[in-house]
Amino acid sequence: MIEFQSVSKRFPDGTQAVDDFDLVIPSRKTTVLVGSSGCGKTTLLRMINRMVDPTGGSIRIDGDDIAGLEPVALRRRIGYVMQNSGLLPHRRVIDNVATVPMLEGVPRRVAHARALELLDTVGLDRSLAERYPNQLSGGQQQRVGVARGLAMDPNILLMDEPFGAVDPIVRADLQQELLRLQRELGKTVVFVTHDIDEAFLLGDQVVILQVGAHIAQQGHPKQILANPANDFVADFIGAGRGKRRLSVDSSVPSAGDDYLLVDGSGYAAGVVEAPGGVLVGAGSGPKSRSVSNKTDQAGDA
Ligand SMILES: Nc1ncnc2c1ncn2[C@@H]1O[C@H](COP(=O)(O)OP(=O)(O)OP(=O)(O)O)[C@@H](O)[C@H]1O
Repeated sequence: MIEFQSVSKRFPDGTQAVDDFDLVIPSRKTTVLVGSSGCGKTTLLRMINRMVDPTGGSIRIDGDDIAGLEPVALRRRIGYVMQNSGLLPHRRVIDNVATVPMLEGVPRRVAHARALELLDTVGLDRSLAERYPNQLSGGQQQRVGVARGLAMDPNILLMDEPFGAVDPIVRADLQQELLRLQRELGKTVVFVTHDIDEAFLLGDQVVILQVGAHIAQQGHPKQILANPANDFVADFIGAGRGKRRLSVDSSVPSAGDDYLLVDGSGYAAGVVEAPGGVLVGAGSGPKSRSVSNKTDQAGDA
C-alpha cells in the first residue's frame, strides 16, 4: 500500500505542482491518475520513487516513510515505465531489459535468461532480443519498456503515459496486454494518463485531478460514471464521447441494479440502473447484451 499524507510539492521557481494531497493506493490493484496537462500527475508519480522529493507531508510504502530510504535503492525495487520507452539506444533489447538486474549483481547469464522470459511475458518474440531499439516499432519498444520495468520483479510498477505515443490500434493492444499482465502478476500499478477512457479501462481506482493535484473525484470507474461528483467531473468524463455501440458487461460485478456499459473496444462508457428499462435486444454474446440508446446513457452517466 502506498499512502500520500498531506503531500505538497513547490518547485524552486514557486510553482505549486501538488497542494496538500492525500491518497491511499491499494496493493495489487491498478490506480490511475488522470487529469489535464500540468495538473501534477507526473510529479505525484515521481515522488513515489523519490525522483522528486515533496516539500511537505509524507509518503509511506507499506508503512515505511520513504524519506528515510535511500533513493537509488528505492528506485531499483520500483519499476518505472515512461512514454517513449526510455530505452538505451546503443544497447540491444536483451541488454536493456537485463541492465538493472546486472547492476544489482545478478550474473549475466541469469539476467539474460530472465530477460528472455520477460519478453515472453510482455508478448514479444524472443528473436527480437538481439535488435536495437530503433529496429523495433513504437508498440514493441513500449513492450520492452514494460519488460524492463518488471526486470527486478518489483511489487510496484509506475507507468507515466506509457502508451501515449503509439497509434490507437497499437495502444488498444497494449492496454489489453496490461490488463492480462495485471491479472497474472497482480502488481501495485500506478498509471498516469490524460485519457479518461484509458483510465476507466485500466483502473480499479481512478483519481481525477485538477490543477495542484486537487482530487476532483476518486473511486471505481463505475462509481464515477454513475455519480460524477461535480460539473468538472461530468464535463471531463463526457468529453469526446461520441456515438458508440454499447453493451452490458456482466463480467463486472454489479452493485444493486447497476450495470456497467462498455463499448466495442471494452471501454467503460456508462452505467444503467434498471436492466428492464433501457436494455433491449438479444445478447451479442454470453457476457453482453446490446443497448439501444448509444449516446444518451454515456452522456448522462
Ligand atoms: N522542475 C520543475 N520546475 C518547475 N515547475 C515544474 C517542474 N516540473 C513540473 N513543474 C510544473 O508543475 C506542474 C505539474 O507538472 P507535472 O509534470 O506534474 O504535470 P502533469 O499533470 O504530469 O502534466 P503532463 O500531462 O503535461 O505531463 C506544472 O505546472 C509544471 O509546469
